[in-house]
Amino acid sequence: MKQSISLADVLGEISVLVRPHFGKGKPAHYIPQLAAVDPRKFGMAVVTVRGEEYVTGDADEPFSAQSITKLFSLGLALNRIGDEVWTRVGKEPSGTPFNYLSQLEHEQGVPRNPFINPGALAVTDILLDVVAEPAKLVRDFMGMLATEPLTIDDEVAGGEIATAHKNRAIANLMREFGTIQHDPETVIDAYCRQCAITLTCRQLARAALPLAAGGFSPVVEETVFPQRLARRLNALLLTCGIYDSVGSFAYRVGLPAKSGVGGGIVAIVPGQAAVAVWSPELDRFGTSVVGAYALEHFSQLTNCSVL
Ligand SMILES: NC(=O)CC[C@H](N)C(=O)O
Repeated sequence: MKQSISLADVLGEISVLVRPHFGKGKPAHYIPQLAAVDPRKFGMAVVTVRGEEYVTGDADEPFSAQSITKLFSLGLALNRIGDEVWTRVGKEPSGTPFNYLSQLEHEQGVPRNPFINPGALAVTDILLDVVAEPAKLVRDFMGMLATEPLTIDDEVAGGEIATAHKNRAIANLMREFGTIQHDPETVIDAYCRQCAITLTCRQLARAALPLAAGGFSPVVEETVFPQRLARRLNALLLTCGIYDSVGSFAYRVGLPAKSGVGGGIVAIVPGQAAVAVWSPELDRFGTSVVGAYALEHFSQLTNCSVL
């Protein structure tokens, strides 16, 4: 990052610059517990490959990771079974919302990529071959990387399990096509529990740091992904991490990133840092409005885009 001001000053400036953007989005309403979160929250954390941490706002307040966990479940599945993952899931941007159904039927039950819900459900199905409770595997992996134990919010999980009608349709369709092999209800349960992992911006930035450091976690001093896999995960983030607004996000921010409907976004500055933001108001694509502005300002102020 070639910023002429310090990262602490960059974060201070961003926390002022994002203020006019509150009120432009709406918190996720379809998971009852997420609708109840204070919409004006804003936190941001930067963890560099040298292990320095910079935070602002509500960076130490836990939020629901939701789809951001898909990055870590995919990493675990690729670590366990390697390229066999790609016999079940594609690597192309979908151009459709994360829970879109008809594309999946049209394409014979093969999800476009691992970050839309069908792809993540297929990854969960893969992990169910390995462990009885994939959500705990993902939670413990993320917690190990964050160097702090993480929790699964049972109320958030229960709220989503009770209302996951569309995801159930997706899972049943994939069971019919043979993309998933476990009982769809078991897969939905595991997936919703995984999405309900709770963490802070600081913990998320630490957890994602190996993607900025060639698969090595400078925080836990351990290699968690082969270098080539870290590069490939970044490629998938850049092309598929923000669903059907991934192109405009790349245009604005220019960094590989993953969003979640809890209002979190994690972005990777390869070779330099991981950046996590959280603010609950979402745009119509399910990405945090204020979070995206914060990252746009970050890449401009630090001149750190990969593009
Ligand atoms: N984009 C998201 O964060 C979606 C995750 C959410 N649990 C869902 O399946 O709808």
